[in-house]
Amino acid sequence: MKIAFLGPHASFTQLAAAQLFPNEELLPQASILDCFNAVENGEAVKAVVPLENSIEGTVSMTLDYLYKTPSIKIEAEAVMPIAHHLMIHPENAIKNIERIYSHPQALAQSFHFLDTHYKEIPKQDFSSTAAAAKFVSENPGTPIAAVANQFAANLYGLKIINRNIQDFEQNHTRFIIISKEQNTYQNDQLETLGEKSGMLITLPEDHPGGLHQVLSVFAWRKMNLSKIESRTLKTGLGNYFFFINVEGPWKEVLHENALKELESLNANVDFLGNYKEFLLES
Ligand SMILES: O=C(O)C(=O)C[C@]1(C(=O)O)C=C[C@@H](O)C=C1
Repeated sequence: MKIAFLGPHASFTQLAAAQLFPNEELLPQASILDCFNAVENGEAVKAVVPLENSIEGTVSMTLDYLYKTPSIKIEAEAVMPIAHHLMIHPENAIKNIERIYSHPQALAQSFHFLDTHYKEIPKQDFSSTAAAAKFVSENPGTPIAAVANQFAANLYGLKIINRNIQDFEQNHTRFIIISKEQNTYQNDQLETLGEKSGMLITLPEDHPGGLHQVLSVFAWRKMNLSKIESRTLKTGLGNYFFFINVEGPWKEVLHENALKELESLNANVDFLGNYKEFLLES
């Protein structure tokens, strides 16, 4: 089975995908959009993409493509500890770094460190931390650095000059397995953190109490929400869709009635699945 992931090799997403699918063929992709496309056009059966980080928040591209591609559902979530290191080509001097490359999430998670120690040095977004590390390794004569993980330093032969530069000790990223199937991913080898349902909700029209009405569907049934995120619909300022997680295992009558009530409120619901959350190693 082919599993797409945000590459190249040694990205954080690959570290997650390798633990979730140790015996499957992993297909590196250049972007999160390419991961969704690979699943959509059948090139891969599933993909692993980042959804949310505990320091920097939601990976908005993932939310946007979940919304734009209703055929794609969530099969599982996996949480992985994240440690960032600053690395250079071993032939280069530490002193004269002229540019620092990384994924925008990694640069944001290390913002205060980089701002304190490398304030004047321009930071530049790259498609992933591993792509930035690979670029540094391919340009030995250029005074550049990358923020990436230990595996990227090893794989691309880079020298770590600052370790654990993330701004908060607790740094975790939540990844999701996406697919067009509604199979729920199972893995007895990994620790299970819990179970949840995920859905994307668009309110019928902008009216007072619209969101309150939607949330009351869950509230009076005592269904606990573990995440609610609003994201622009891109149809004009003030228009949003909501990503909602309901905590706990699927309970047929409770969940189905809640979904029916949402429908009767004319809310548009794209049910993403009922799935487990696993814990991964860094
Ligand atoms: O750039 C990578 O290595 C990724 O896998 C992406 C990503 C993300 O988008 O959040 C994954 C984990 C870290 O939070 C930083 C970057």
